[in-house]
Amino acid sequence: MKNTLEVRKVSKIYPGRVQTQALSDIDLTVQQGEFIGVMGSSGSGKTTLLNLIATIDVPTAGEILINQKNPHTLKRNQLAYFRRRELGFIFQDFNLLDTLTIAENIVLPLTLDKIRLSEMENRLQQVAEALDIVSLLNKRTYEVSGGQRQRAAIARATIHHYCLQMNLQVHWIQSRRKM
Ligand SMILES: Nc1ncnc2c1ncn2[C@@H]1O[C@H](COP(=O)(O)OP(=O)(O)OP(=O)(O)O)[C@@H](O)[C@H]1O
Repeated sequence: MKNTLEVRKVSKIYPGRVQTQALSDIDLTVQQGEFIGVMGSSGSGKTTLLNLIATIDVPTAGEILINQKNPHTLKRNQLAYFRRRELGFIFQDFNLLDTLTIAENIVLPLTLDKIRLSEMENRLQQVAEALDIVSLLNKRTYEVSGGQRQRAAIARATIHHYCLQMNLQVHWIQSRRKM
């Protein structure tokens, strides 16, 4: 299906002196426009699943398809491009760059893709208005509040595919950990 995230029979085992099976046979499909939350007890594998979807880590078994492409099969430079164009990631501590303004942080993914300046300004305006951070655009990240930094991180993560219509759906992830 077009514009979907498909997680197919994904397992993750962390190697080590004692192996940890963090995920076992996970299936998940997310359609375009769906908004989902992943919930589960501590240690059930939420971060592991998100790291695999975000291509920060690779599954031990199974496959992940984002818009019908398996990012884990891409070469390094293709993967860098894919991450910028297809994924938006909001880190727990936001990972905004202190040396840049809020505006420069938000348009960073577009700058790397050499998007036209007028188009960049247009998208920046749209996303900043939607997140109510227009008045903060020329400030540095350390001059704004935690919630405002969070909204700037959301703006940066969504600027490639800004979309107002989202449905809310909650998927549960069961703890299936085997030590
Ligand atoms: N790098 C790692 N090496 C080995 N084991 C790991 C590693 N990262 C996570 N684990 C283990 O994998 C399991 C799943 O961890 P994960 O961080 O995905 O859980 P979580 O659901 O995000 O937990 P929490 O809600 O507490 O943040 C846990 O048993 C954890 O100890």
